[in-house]
Amino acid sequence: MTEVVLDAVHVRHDDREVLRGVTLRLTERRVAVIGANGSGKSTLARLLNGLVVPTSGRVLVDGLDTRRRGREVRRRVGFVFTDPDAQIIMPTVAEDVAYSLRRSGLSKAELGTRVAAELHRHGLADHADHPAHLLSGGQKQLLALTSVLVTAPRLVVADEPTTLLDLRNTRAVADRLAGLDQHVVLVTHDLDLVAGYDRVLVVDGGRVVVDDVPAAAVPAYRRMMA
Ligand SMILES: Nc1ncnc2c1ncn2[C@@H]1O[C@H](COP(=O)(O)OP(=O)(O)OP(=O)(O)O)[C@@H](O)[C@H]1O
Repeated sequence: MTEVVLDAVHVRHDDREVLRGVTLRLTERRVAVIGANGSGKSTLARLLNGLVVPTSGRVLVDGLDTRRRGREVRRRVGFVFTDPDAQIIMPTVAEDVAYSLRRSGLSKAELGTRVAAELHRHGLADHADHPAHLLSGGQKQLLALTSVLVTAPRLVVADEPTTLLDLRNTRAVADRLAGLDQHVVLVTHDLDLVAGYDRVLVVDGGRVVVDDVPAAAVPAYRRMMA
């Protein structure tokens, strides 16, 4: 089990308080975060792997404080961004996945085996030597996810990973996330995606205002937005 604790977290950017006192303990395998534009969802997501550190309060991942143990936290928490182009670094698909393992200490042969297995698992084996920039948007997002998963994180945080995708690719990425063994925290505006989740957090004005199962949280959010 992976445990994420947010303890009285405030995040300030310049004079703006973006998160205003968030206290949470997340242990469920599937947690979704929904809320209006600018409510603080991305900031909340970025706290979980130490991309953002609290202005006050603290965030602990399996007891590791993101402020002091950022590197260890990032080894446990993988992050998938909205735009895969921001995440894909290397020229070919296989090289990009291998790049994630550059500090793993694996031999070249072990690395090749691991990359091939991960590409196969995510339906990208036929594209191993293709230029990454020629993939479709959906394939790029699957590649970004693969490059995160190959490092075997315990938790995958995905910040609106389907926003740029068409319906079919949205489904493909959502299904892939749904099928993971890992814990997932998904930030999304697509309310259909959260149906099978264990817990939904609704963020509004920098606070978590609803924390419930989808069947209760989604209607509450719709009423807030009406
Ligand atoms: N690094 C930063 N510097 C200044 N302001 C920031 C920074 N990051 C976020 N903000 C501000 O904090 C607020 C919350 O941003 P955040 O990206 O967390 O919201 P969000 O709920 O993810 O929004 P969206 O649904 O539009 O992606 C916004 O008003 C944003 O402009």
